[in-house]
Amino acid sequence: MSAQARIDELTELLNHYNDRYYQDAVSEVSDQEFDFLLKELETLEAQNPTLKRPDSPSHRVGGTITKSFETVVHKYPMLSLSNTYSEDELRDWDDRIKKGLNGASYEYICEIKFDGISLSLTYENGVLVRGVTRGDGTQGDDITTNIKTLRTLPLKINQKKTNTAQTNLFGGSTIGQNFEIRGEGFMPNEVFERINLEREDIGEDKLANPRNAAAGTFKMQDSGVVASRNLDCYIYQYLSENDEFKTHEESLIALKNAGFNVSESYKKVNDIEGVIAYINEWSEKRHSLKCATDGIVIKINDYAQREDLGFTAKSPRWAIAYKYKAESKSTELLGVTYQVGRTGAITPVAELKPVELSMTTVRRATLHNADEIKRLGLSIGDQVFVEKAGEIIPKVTGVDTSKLRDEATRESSKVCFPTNCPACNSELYRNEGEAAYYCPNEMGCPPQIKGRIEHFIQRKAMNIDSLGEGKIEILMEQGLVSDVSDLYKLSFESLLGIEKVHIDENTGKERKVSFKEKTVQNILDGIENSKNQPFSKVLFALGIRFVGETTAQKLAAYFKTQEALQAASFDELRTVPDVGEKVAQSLQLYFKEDKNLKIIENLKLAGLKFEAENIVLEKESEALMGKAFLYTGTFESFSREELEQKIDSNGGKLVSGVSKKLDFLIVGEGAGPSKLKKAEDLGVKMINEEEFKAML
Ligand SMILES: NC(=O)c1ccc[n+]([C@@H]2O[C@H](COP(=O)([O-])OP(=O)(O)OC[C@H]3O[C@@H](n4cnc5c(N)ncnc54)[C@H](O)[C@@H]3O)[C@@H](O)[C@H]2O)c1
Ligand SMILES: [Zn+2]
Repeated sequence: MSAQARIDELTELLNHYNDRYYQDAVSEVSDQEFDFLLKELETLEAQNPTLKRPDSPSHRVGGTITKSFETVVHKYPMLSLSNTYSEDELRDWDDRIKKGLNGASYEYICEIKFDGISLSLTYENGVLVRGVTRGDGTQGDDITTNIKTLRTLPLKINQKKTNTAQTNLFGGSTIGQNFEIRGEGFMPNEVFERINLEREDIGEDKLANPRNAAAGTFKMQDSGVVASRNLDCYIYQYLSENDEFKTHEESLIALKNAGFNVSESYKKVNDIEGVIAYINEWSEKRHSLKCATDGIVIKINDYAQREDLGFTAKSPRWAIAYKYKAESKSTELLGVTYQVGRTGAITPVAELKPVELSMTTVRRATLHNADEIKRLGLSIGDQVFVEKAGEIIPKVTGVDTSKLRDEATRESSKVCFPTNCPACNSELYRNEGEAAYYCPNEMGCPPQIKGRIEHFIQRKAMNIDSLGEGKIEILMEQGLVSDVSDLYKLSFESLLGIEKVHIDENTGKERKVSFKEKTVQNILDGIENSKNQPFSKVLFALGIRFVGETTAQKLAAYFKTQEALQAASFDELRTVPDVGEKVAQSLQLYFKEDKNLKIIENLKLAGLKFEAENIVLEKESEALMGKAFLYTGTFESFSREELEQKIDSNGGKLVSGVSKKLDFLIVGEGAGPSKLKKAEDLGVKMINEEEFKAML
């Protein structure tokens, strides 16, 4: 291929990956692969400067602005960082620094490179006034309302605290009143995993990694949803007109003292050996951090020296990112299992000989879908490479060809995606434009039925936790339930005395489950109580594809009744906040099916709520954030429900009893003396209705 042809090809390919990455928060290839292709393009362009295209990704900061937010021009451009995966290249960079500084001595600050999206935050008169994305580097999206949901970000500088903390350090150099800071907004791993479980539950594709999830969330229109995702941000840069500091280190300490979330992980070193030691120190340790990381950033500490070194069009010369290669290990493919989800989607899972990867033992890895299995060309018994995508979900990336067995053996144990459901043997089908195969036997396929019932009873839905721990399976085997409405037909007599011995998959240990009187009563109480769940929860519990918890809340608040929702036209559905084409379509499909209507009818007969009461939609404030409340007695201005909603919508949480974990007991008329006594003994703060109102 000619240089021109390859340059064209790479330019177009990389521009495409950039669009997908920055606009849709999707990675079609790994970061490493992207970076290697970009390096190839840069090398070719350097050798053939005349062939470089004006739209080359090599001289622009990747990223765009979107139409859904106001555009803000950055006061100081937001650049990228040059990067390397190799120690040799890092040493070359250090040589260039040495030359650039004419032999003057220098210090580096090493920092963890958190993998999220860069944010620019502007403070005026000590108050946070704007939060903007990097965008194309020159201008970005104003996402201030979403930024304000970050709990670790001071909305206003506490000047008194700042001053006292500062004076003993630098003889008074504190952060100013008007400045800009930069940081990395990220989604904690734990939240990412939770969201993926939720997505899986409602039949959405899983997100590939926390970075993409963070990028998508920071640009959501509904800041209530953003708040529920507990995004966070590490601050790593301070910019102002007043030159408050002479070094980066001073600025980090001052930011920390002023209450900003500066990661403790940074370190000052004197030379490149110190940098390498830092890189080695964190190569494993970084996996224990609460968020995704993809490398180390190395920066010159002294601001005057930074100025001497300057910038290229795309990045500062005084800093570089060292990126860790994704850790990949070879292990044996023991088998492939096929899981049938609640929606009937079939997911292939690789069963692996256990292998240590990024500080965890990996036994299973996702194979995504049939196309992926074909692409990988797997045979049982192969040695395969396993990698952690975005450092969290293990996946099989290929066959280890250095340990290939003979062709005949491989051929005889080739992995073929099944044509029929592994659970009920129905022939599988695939929707146009979707990668997954589905089992069509909704009403008769046991894992689908079980999945739907498990979805129905979960805490966020009907909250029948007395039915957990394998009990659903037993009820299904006994022929007592085949859809969710059967739960409401269960009787004491039908349940009492049922027994089953479970064998734990992992330990092989036996465990006997028996439905004794107390168990049965618990189950029936749980089912009875579930009838009080509001319409929004019932709607979510039905398990309509793509209708998650929040969507269900919005639909319930908008339509008020199931009849109105069912009668709504496609266009009317689309007018509800958050309801897109996909959701609207799915709702219409759901209500077209007689079997679904039959279930709804049965649930109505059982007494479930299909009409909305007062529903709080939006978060009101974060005034009660992180505080645990309990109330006792009655109140003048709130009913119990209203009080609970108030606590919830202002960020507090309601707990079920008086304990040390309780922050406030709200005491009303006719309060229970035992609660008061216990609260007093434990030193729990008690407040009355007025005091509670004042907190809001
Ligand atoms: N997989 C794909 O399809 C695809 C597509 C486009 C880009 N990418 C990836 O994105 C990279 C380009 O993104 P980029 O320009 O944001 O570069 P980058 O993410 O590699 O590095 C720059 C960014 O690092 C972040 N950062 C984190 N911690 C930091 C710290 N302590 N100090 C300073 N900055 C810190 C900042 O947000 C900064 O903007 C590519 O190199 C590639 O790895 C991947
Ligand atoms: Zn099936």
